[in-house]
Amino acid sequence: MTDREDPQPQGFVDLDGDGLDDNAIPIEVKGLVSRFGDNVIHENLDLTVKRGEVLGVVGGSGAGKSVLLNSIIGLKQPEGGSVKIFGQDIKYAKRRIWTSIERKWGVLFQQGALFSSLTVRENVAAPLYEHTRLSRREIEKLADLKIAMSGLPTRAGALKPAELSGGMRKRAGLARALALDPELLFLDEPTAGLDPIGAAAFDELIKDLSDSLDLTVFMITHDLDSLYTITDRVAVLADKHVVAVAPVRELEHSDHPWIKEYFLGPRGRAAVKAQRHVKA
Ligand SMILES: Nc1ncnc2c1ncn2[C@@H]1O[C@H](COP(=O)(O)OP(=O)(O)OP(=O)(O)O)[C@@H](O)[C@H]1O
Repeated sequence: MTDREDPQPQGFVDLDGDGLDDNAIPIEVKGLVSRFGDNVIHENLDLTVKRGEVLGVVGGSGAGKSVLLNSIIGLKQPEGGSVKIFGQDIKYAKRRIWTSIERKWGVLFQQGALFSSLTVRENVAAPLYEHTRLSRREIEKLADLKIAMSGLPTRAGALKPAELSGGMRKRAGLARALALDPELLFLDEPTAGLDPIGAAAFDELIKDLSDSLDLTVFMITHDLDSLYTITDRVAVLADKHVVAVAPVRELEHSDHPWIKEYFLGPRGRAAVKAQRHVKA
């Protein structure tokens, strides 16, 4: 976040006056290099996320999925390459543009990342206090709306995170991620730790919300059922870069060894079979 800002490209449209191109690609990663000391995590990684799609991101444990997410949302500075969000290279975004970018996305971290001393309503309200000038009454109303949209009962608003089940905590994290009406939603293993019924219900909720709110979704997951149920495309991280991006059914036919193992291993076979059964 330095002084340089990308020049506005031809055809730049900014009806809401936030300094970002309304028609720009939501996420464009080019030639990304990420390292921790000598440990190279990404080398020349390219990835484009299209407007309105649900993109699943898969890869073996330690393949660099969370580091990729952190590089995209500015929590890790890349060692090389570029990350553009809505057309703006985040490395060069001035504070005003960076604030606009932050207002356009919501993040659901793996553990929910809720403030433990605050109630669910206060957690959901926090980004609204930070980024808007709405009155306390309006903010509380909006927070309650997001809590309801996330499928939590109204009474959950008054509870602290420790008083919630794992599934309810995920929903509370989702409510907070939706607080600012984002266009872009980042989900880090949203169904991890949920039982199969809870996971299927959460998948359905994400699908409904992404359709009705026209969200672009970047979702890290290990959950094959989620890939089949809600993604438009899946990006596979292996060998330090994205080795394939395609609809999940096309990936079933890939020759890449990790992808083959993923889909043709016992869990993969079960998920593929279940999907064929659902389709029939
Ligand atoms: N803060 C850090 N300092 C040093 N190394 C790190 C740090 N964060 C991640 N790494 C390393 O980066 C690599 C990729 O980690 P990352 O968490 O992105 O994997 P992942 O694909 O999300 O794995 P999983 O599916 O197990 O969550 C690992 O080797 C990890 O040890």
